[in-house]
Amino acid sequence: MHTVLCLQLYPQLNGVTKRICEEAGLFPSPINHVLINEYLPDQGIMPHQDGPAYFPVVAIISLGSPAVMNFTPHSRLMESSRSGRYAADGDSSSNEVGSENETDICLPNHQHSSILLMPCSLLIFKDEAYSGVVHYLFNIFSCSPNSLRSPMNVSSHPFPQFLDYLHGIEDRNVHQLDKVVNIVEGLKHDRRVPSLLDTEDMVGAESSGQFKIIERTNTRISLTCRLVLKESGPCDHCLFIVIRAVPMDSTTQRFVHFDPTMDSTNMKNG
Ligand SMILES: O=C(O)CCC(=O)C(=O)O
Ligand SMILES: [Fe+2]
Repeated sequence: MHTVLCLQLYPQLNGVTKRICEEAGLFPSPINHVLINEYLPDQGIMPHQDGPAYFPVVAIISLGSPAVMNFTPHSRLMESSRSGRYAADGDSSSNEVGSENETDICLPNHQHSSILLMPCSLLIFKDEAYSGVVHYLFNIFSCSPNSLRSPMNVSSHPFPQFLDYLHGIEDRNVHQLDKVVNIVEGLKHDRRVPSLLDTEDMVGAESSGQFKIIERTNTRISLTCRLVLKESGPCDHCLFIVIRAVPMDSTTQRFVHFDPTMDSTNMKNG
C-alpha cells in the first residue's frame, strides 16, 4: 500500500525537493531522503535532535492539521556529545531523549520557543539546530501552486546562544500558542479564519491574547526532507523515502528506495 502512495507522490516530491534546494540554497546537493510522518490528532513526536547521518539542514513540509513544534533548550546533549554518548550510529535518524527525565535536564533560565506549523507551510532549520544556536527560516507556501513567499527570517528571536535544542510535538490534540513566535504569519494564511486576513487585525487579535490554542482536528502529514550524507546513505542519485505511520516507532517504519535512473518497478521496500 505504501508503495502505491509513493509512486503517486514521487514526481511531485522530486519537483518539490528540487525547488526547496534551489530556493533555499542551503543544501550542497539534491535532497535524497524524505521522511513521511503521519500524526493522528493526539500524536506528536518526542523531543529529539536529528541525527548525524544527515547534512544539517532540515526542510519540513506540513499538510493537514496544524501543529505546534517546540524547540526546547537542553544541556544534556552537549555533555553527552562531549562524552560520546550520542555518537553517530550510521543510519539512526535522530537522537531521541526520553521525556521522563526532562525536568532534570531542561534549562529553566532559557527560553522555550515554538513554531506553528500550518498546512502547506515549509519550515527549514539548519546547522546549529544540531548543536548550539538555532537559526531557522520559516517560509510559507501559499496553497496555490508556484507561489513561494519570501522567507521570514525569525533568527532574530531571542534564542540563547551555545545551547542545544530539541524539537518535538506534544502528544495532544490541543496545542498552546503562547510560546509560538509566528502566530501572525502562520494564521494569516489560515482559511479557517477568513475574517482575520488583514494583518493589523491579526496583530491586534494576537496582542489581545485571542489566539491561545490550536485544535488538531484531523491527521497531520509531514514530509521531512533531508540529505543523507554519502557515507551512510544510498547512492547519489536516489531519493530515499521513509513512510512512518506512527512517529518514532521503528517497528512501523517503511522504507521505499527510489532510483530515478531505473524503471519505477525497481522500487524496493524494506
Ligand atoms: O513531523 C514533523 O514536523 C517533525 C518530524 C521530525 O522532526 C523528524 O522526523 O525528525
Ligand atoms: Fe526531527
